[in-house]
Amino acid sequence: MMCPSDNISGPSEVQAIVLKLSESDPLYGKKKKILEGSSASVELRVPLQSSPSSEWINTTVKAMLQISRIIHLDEADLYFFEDSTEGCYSPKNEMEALNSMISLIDSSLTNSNCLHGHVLRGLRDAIVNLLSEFGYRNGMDDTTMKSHKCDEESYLLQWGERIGVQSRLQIAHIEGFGRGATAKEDLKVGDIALEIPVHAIICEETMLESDLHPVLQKIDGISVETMLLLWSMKERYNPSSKFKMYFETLPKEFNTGLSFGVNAIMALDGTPLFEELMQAKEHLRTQYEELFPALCNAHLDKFPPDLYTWDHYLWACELWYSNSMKVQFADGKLRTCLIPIAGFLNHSLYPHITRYGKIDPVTNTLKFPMSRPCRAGEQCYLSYGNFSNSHLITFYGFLPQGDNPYDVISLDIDCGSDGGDDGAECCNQTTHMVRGTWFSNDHNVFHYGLPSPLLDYLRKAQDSSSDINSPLQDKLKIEVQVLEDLYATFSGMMENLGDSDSDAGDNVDWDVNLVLKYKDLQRRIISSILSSCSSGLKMLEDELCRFASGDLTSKSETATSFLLETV
Ligand SMILES: C[S@@+](CC[C@H](N)C(=O)[O-])C[C@H]1O[C@@H](n2cnc3c(N)ncnc32)[C@H](O)[C@@H]1O
Repeated sequence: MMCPSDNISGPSEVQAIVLKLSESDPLYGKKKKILEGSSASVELRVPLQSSPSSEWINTTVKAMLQISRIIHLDEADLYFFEDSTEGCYSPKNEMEALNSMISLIDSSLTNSNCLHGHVLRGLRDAIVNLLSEFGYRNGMDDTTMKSHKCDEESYLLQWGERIGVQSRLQIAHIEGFGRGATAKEDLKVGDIALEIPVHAIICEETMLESDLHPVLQKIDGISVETMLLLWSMKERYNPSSKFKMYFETLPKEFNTGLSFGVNAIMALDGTPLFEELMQAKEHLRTQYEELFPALCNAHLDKFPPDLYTWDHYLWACELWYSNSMKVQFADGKLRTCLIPIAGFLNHSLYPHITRYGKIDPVTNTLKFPMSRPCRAGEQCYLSYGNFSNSHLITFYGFLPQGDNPYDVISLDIDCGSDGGDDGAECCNQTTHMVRGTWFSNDHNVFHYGLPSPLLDYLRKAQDSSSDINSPLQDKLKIEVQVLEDLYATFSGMMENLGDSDSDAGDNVDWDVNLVLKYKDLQRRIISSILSSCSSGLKMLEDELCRFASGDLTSKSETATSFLLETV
């Protein structure tokens, strides 16, 4: 929670700004511990000076950012907490931390009695600079990207504008992305790139007007999402649909993992994506067979069999998976929606738009504000969420540019029984995971670039009686066992992946090409874990040799014993 401070002197005069970790945050305990560990506290109060120096502005922003980052850590950030680079935990966390600081300052600036407007504006400018640098430093902006305007999509934009859509974006074909949205003009932090009135959004209410609804609502246990999916299968071909323009601009084929052919599926054997895809397809097939041909037989006029084939069903599934957004409406209800025009926004690990998804009750519109600047002509990106590569392939059909910090490999570890009984956080954790160890800066003994919750869990599983007072030599031996086990697990995974086929090049189909790239990325992650385990084992071996040769006692001041004090 972040809030302008209570009034101190005037009736509503802002004299300080306060950043505070909310006690209602479900991760309060863990975050408080981190803040206290870094000599910060759960509350930062910044008294506003009348004539601040630029040094004060910079130091203040730095201090605010430090607590704001911790306030906005999510479960995944906390799991990989040691991996921060220059204090930054993840792109999402950094953008949220900086943007919430701007919101806090903006709400103070709107205070009519604000005597320190110039100070707040100085702080705001410094934060905006950090946001700009963050985007450009990560090199995700692409003025040079080949793009050209597309007519059909421009008509959709014109249709949107006629019904109240306001857009500072235009639609273009962009190499490697299909269509995408580019900025018409320079867009600043806080600018609204796109504003869509509620009546231009496809949601549950749109379907209520359809003649399918009376039949659909009588189907036992059917979800609103399935009803919408079945509605869109027919509406796509309805010549008098209110959303005709929208349906006409949709791809004829989506090319997500759900449409992978046999060769791609075969090439996936032995990967986590194989399991994910098989389960997803099986689930959809079962769902389809529960509905068809029964619905067509019972209501031939409303469900024509040529529109309700398996292929059309799969197309609609891919449409909803890859293009829908969850939106919170003014009544507080979360609805799954298709949003014309906004559906052209592609995903990035360093998005421009992160804070969307809530209808503004005053304007009754859905706004897409900029969380970082975008120059005219550049592609403007959204964040679809913190997804692994296998999820992005299955439901969206692409791999993101850049290193995906959310591309984790989940580990099937039974956390139920022998994790110890001391209530340690590692043992409360129900899922464990790893990601590329290049994300970590700490490859020393007891860390190895691997996540601490996983290591702690494995240590306990090796020897639940080990504690902080165990002799160092015993601890090192447990470390060896942990790393050897991890090495064996990941060697097996590497073997399952087989040798790289990246030489296959451009001569393969789109789906096989995607699979080959995915497998190379998996190999890269696993190889980094194997290297980290190997170098960890080498360090441990050296330390244990020194013990054996009498160079080291459990009391000696070595790097390892120092590290031990700090873990
Ligand atoms: C919501 S649509 C975005 C518009 C889409 N590019 C189009 O031409 O209709 C989502 C789809 O865009 C593509 N896409 C989104 N982000 C991408 C990215 N970073 N790289 C490549 N393709 C992307 C994928 O095909 C995905 O299923």
